[in-house]
Amino acid sequence: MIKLERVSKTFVSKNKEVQALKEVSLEVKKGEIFGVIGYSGAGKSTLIRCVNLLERPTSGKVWVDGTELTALSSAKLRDVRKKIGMIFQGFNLLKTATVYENIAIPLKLAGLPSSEVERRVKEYVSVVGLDDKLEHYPSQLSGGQKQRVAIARALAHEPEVLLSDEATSALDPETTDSILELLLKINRQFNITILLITHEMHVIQKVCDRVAVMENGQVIEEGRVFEIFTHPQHSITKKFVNSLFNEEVPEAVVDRLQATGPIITLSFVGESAGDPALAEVSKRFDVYPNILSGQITQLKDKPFGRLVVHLKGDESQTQQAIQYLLSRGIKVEGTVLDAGKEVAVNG
Ligand SMILES: Nc1ncnc2c1ncn2[C@@H]1O[C@H](COP(=O)(O)OP(=O)(O)OP(=O)(O)O)[C@@H](O)[C@H]1O
Repeated sequence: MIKLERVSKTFVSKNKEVQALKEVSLEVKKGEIFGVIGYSGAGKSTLIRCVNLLERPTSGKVWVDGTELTALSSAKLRDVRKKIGMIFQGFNLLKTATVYENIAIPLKLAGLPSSEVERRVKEYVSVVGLDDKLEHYPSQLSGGQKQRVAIARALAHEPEVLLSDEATSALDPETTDSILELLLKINRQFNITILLITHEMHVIQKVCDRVAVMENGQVIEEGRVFEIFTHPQHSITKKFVNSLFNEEVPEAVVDRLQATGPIITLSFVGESAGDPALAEVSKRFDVYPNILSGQITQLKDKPFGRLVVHLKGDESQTQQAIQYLLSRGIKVEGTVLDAGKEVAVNG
């Protein structure tokens, strides 16, 4: 549905060159919610703006719905862009226009007859749950409601693709969740492909099927969300995943426990995978697992859990227990044995 092939973008300002994108290739499938995450300056905005050619790549090709946008004339590009809706962090609403007008004006400009304009405004304002706000002005709406208007405005063009440029970054956590729920609903109801950029792992966790991690103008890691959560490879990806978990164990406790066995972190997908495996460990080996911290969080379609566990037992028994956990498909990391000796166990 969306395909970027070796897309590069170089900005030149004050005789200085900035390579914002370096040969980025990506494919987003029809009906998928695909997230791009990265820290500030990684190139996310440039990337998403290259998809509808708000920013023209310096080199490389961009396809949307089978059409190569980078090969089109301006007139044809205008046509294809109708298939691509976009929402922004700052909502970009007309302040002096009502909710109705904000959605209707671009439809009128696109040449739709007024009966169709009215039908679409009413339909999509209802999809975003703002039927009672048609005559309100943006200043009379909350941030979340403004973003709902922007979403209705984008949907009213009945696009194939929705691009979301940090759409929830200006919102509080609760409102963020309600907007993410709305994106999920839209994706399911209309089978719209969504490409979003964000710097928050929570957004990826809640709605995305696949994710690409960007750093320095490049995609450094890419995969299905649960794969990335359970097996992050790059240090930045690990940092993003860790940002969702608060599992610090006080140093004094670590010091005391390490004398009697390793402290390990288990990652697993599926609600029940962690606890039963630990129960098995205590049955099969001369090892006593003690959970120091634990959290189960919901990925888009499956639960994902992390447990920090102390395995009390001698080295041979705890190593066998770790091998057993690995064999059950659980990722085991960060073991520290007595005397602070690091043991690599990569699941
Ligand atoms: N119009 C421009 N002119 C010059 N440099 C630019 C321009 N737009 C972006 N850049 C530079 O390109 C790099 C990538 O910027 P970009 O905005 O794409 O990153 P980002 O990941 O979206 O960051 P943020 O989350 O802070 O917006 C940065 O170094 C930025 O300064």
